[in-house]
Amino acid sequence: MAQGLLPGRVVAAHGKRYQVELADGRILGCVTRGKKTGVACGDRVQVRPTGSAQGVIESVGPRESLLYRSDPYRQKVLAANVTQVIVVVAAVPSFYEELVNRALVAAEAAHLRSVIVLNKADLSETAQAQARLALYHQLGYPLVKLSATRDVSPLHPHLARQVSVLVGQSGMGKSTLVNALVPGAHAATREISQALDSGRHTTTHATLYHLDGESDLIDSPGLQEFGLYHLSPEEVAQAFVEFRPYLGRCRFHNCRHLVEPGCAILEAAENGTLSPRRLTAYQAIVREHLDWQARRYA
Ligand SMILES: Nc1nc2c(ncn2[C@@H]2O[C@H](COP(=O)(O)OP(=O)(O)OP(=O)(O)O)[C@@H](O)[C@H]2O)c(=O)[nH]1
Ligand SMILES: [Zn+2]
Repeated sequence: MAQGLLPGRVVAAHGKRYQVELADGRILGCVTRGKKTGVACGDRVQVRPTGSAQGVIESVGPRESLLYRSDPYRQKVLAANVTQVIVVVAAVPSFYEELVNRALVAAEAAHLRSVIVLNKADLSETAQAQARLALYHQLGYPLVKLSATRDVSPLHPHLARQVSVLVGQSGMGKSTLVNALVPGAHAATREISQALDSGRHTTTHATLYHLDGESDLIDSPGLQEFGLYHLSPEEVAQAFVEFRPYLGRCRFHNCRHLVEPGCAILEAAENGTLSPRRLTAYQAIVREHLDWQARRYA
């Protein structure tokens, strides 16, 4: 290690300001060296202290995983070095299935496990939501039904020895869930916001909480969109787990499974082996990517 540098972990990321936890538990408020961006919550970093509670992130260590989303202009790192994505949904307000699919795709593309949490199980509308989610359960994604306001213990076995990142649409009860899993989380978040935001509005922030010595939880802000512009059609197809057995079996080797004749995926959807809802979700993501590329290179 270079002289004067300390290893740490990014436990909060607010725009270009970070909190880094050192090995002894101390937390330093940090900025990055120069214009370096793209440091994410969960990153392992080298910090040069510049004061008793401040430092500069000099370098970012190798990442075991990186979860992205993107808009047409740039990629946004949601979290680094996580092992799983927890997608939080609820029956009320009604959740966007598209967002669930997109979160699952982002997780698969980053080689992460996924768990779907159906929150607000105390509401009578839950049965309907559960029926919508049965498809994902059949695909192999664990589905955990719970009520964050009553009992979060059904989620505990899934969190053990994992670094989990919570994603979800606003209003699904993500904050309530975090607070039930990590008592005092809200207060801590407020403090971090005050320390890091200094009154400015920031759009990207995430906070890492320790659940125990070997399990962590990263909370990310509620999403309304989950852009996947950064994934190629091939990557998207791979991320639909049930498509995998059919890939490479289409008439055209570069088939995008949109309208092509002799497409093994389209055939499987037609004869009911693949879910048409998943095919539609796949096609929407790929069309968005192709439109975006066409505009970029127009
Ligand atoms: N009935 C019921 N309501 C819940 C439950 N969990 C959360 N809520 C309510 O759902 C609403 C939204 O909860 P939040 O925790 O603020 O939602 P959020 O997903 O964090 O929303 P953002 O902060 O916008 O990301 C609040 O009114 C909560 O009280 C639950 O298990 N059952
Ligand atoms: Zn095809």
